[in-house]
Amino acid sequence: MSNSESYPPEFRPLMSEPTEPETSTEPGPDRSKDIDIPVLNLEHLDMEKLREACKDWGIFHLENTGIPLTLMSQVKEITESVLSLPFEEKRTLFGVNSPLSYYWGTHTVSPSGKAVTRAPQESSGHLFEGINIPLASLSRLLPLSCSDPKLESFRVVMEEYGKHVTRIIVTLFEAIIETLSLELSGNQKMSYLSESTGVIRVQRYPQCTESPGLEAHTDSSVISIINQDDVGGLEFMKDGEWFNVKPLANSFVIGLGDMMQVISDEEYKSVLHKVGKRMKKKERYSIVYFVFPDKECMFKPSRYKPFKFSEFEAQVKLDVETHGSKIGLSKFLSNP
Ligand SMILES: O=C(O)CCC(=O)C(=O)O
Ligand SMILES: [Fe+2]
Repeated sequence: MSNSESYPPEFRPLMSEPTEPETSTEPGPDRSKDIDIPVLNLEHLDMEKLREACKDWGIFHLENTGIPLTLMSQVKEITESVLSLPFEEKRTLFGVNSPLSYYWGTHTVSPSGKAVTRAPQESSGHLFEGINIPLASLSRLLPLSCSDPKLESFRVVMEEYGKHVTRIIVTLFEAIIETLSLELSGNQKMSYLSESTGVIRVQRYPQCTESPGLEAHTDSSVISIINQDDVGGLEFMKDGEWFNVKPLANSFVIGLGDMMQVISDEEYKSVLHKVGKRMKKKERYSIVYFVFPDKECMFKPSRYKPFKFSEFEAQVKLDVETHGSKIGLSKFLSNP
């Protein structure tokens, strides 16, 4: 099977010729947009640096997270192997009978994995695909994975990875709350970081330096923890300009989501980001963990009407279905 057959049929005409030699000297994104984002060390968190990273950037690297390097290699290996399966096989494996879901291009999914059909957009040609893995549903993969060693290995590795990222997020969230001097009860913390709604998404972007990957958006999460490979391509907006997040080995990219914006009453903002042109003519993989609040979690930020997280989610879904993309928090402003 040629590699292109593992991609959705509509991507294939837009993908680079497989015969083209792979070079790392292809013109990539505008190099002038490179910038060094803050690098935080989870073992020795510098609280002032963390406060600045959240306040001025909304995005930063996190290193020294205690995740074993062997687990990181396993995650990378199994992700690549599962996403390289033929397109039709991925559709079948992660279709209606699976607790996981496969999505691509203009098809998207809600955190719980329900398919959301986008309204047609002006700019199509965003080439990416992924598998949505709600942590709470991973164990339901068991009956399917028993007969398939690849799926079983995917389940085991993702479960282990999920435990580590959950630990990292809890430590990081508690520190961020401290930088805000917020006093939260244990129950409140739990409802902001609901483990039952944590989602891992493994994503692949075809070898293609011309087409953009993922459109500009903010995440609806509290915090997102992105593991991007060395191909690069992740960009974020700061003071009205787009900058590249240069890959940094053995670290994660942490992005603040919309719910952190409301938890902090806008002291911190969610970061606008996208996947643009890649630096290397290579497939790009990313593994993203999103931590969402409990559905019933209520928010009452100063500039917005009070809302439950489930209402926010429903609004995002409606906007994607009717306008083609997410509108987000501005829909909840008390004085739009
Ligand atoms: O692939 C990436 O690096 C980022 C993906 C992302 O922003 C998302 O899935 O929300
Ligand atoms: Fe994102």
